[in-house]
Amino acid sequence: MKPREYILAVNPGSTSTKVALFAGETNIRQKSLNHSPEEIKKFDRISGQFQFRTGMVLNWLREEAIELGSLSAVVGRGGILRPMPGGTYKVTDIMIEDLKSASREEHASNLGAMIAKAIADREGIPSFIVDPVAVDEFEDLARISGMREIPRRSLVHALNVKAVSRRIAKQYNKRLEDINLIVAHLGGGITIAPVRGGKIIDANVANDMGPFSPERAGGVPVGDLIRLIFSGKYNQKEIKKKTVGEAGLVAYLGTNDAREVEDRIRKGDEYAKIIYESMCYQVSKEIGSMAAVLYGKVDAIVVTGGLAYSEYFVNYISKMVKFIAPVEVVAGEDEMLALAQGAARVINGEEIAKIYEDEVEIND
Ligand SMILES: Nc1ncnc2c1ncn2[C@@H]1O[C@H](COP(=O)(O)OP(=O)(O)O)[C@@H](O)[C@H]1O
Ligand SMILES: CCCC(=O)OP(=O)(O)O
Repeated sequence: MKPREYILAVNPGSTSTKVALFAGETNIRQKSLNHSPEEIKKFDRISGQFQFRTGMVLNWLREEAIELGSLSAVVGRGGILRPMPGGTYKVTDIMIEDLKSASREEHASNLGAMIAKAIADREGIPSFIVDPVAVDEFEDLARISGMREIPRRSLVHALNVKAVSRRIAKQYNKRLEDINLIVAHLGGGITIAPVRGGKIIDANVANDMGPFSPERAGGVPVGDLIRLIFSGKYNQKEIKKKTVGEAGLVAYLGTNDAREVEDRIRKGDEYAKIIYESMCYQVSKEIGSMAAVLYGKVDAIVVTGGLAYSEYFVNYISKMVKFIAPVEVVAGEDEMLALAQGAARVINGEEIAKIYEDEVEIND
């Protein structure tokens, strides 16, 4: 019998499902399986895309002549589950039930565990998720919103925030437990997180608060939002889109592509310049507030995500926040590697996989 030597990582996003095959920490093959808006539009709910996306992952394995029998585990990006500590989790039936009902929120990453389990179960191998967006390590003070009915809850780009934190700790020759970082994940959505000793102790929550982003509104004046909601002009779905998806750069400039915006600025578009630099300004302001959360004891500010490829964006932010701490750039994200590493830590016995139902409040 051939050895089971590969870990399959699956990362579902709103417009693509990224798949990668790892042997240890070596990425042997990776592909972004793109989903057109027409294909996605057919499904009322994200969980309805499960068969479609699983089929595409299995097709990719077939095309690449990767036998299911060569897999030792399948790991998926975890979704909007109940608030939970970070780490690697075994995919369980209760977890899948929660994801199917999307009781907290619909999100493409909700499919990660479902796809991982479906493929792993065919072979009787384990399936995992690692540092899902539901990771909630907030300190008590960070949980108060000012409205009694609405506590602040963490929803973060935990997988990448934790992965780059580990990477920078190593680069600084420090243990993760001994380093204070502010990680700015600058993607389609933006998370600014103070990370103390490896824990995400606060964050803006990309869909709700903080800076606007390429496609999200971030924090908006709440009174005006209430007036808009009750203006009778929009239904709930339309209002949601105005805050997530069709907001931020998309709302002002009709594109979520920062490269296109920078091109317009180079050609003299002053309006594009104000909007883009306002996004830099808001990101910097949020980094400043997270420096206060860490009492100013910040070893490094780490900028990561797609926008971290942009010299324009990174230089603007650096000028505003470098008085706090050195700015380190990890352009793009380490999510696929972080998934494989999370699964490997369990397979190699360095970490014990957490069980979802043991870590969360099932009755809330
Ligand atoms: N080389 C680049 N220069 C400037 N912006 C970039 C570059 N590459 C990607 N981006 C921008 O990064 C954003 C997407 O970031 P990404 O982390 O890929 O988002 P997500 O994973 O949330 O879809 C987009 O606004 C995109 O235009
Ligand atoms: C909901 C917080 C995490 C998040 O925004 O992820 P995406 O940017 O992948 O939608």
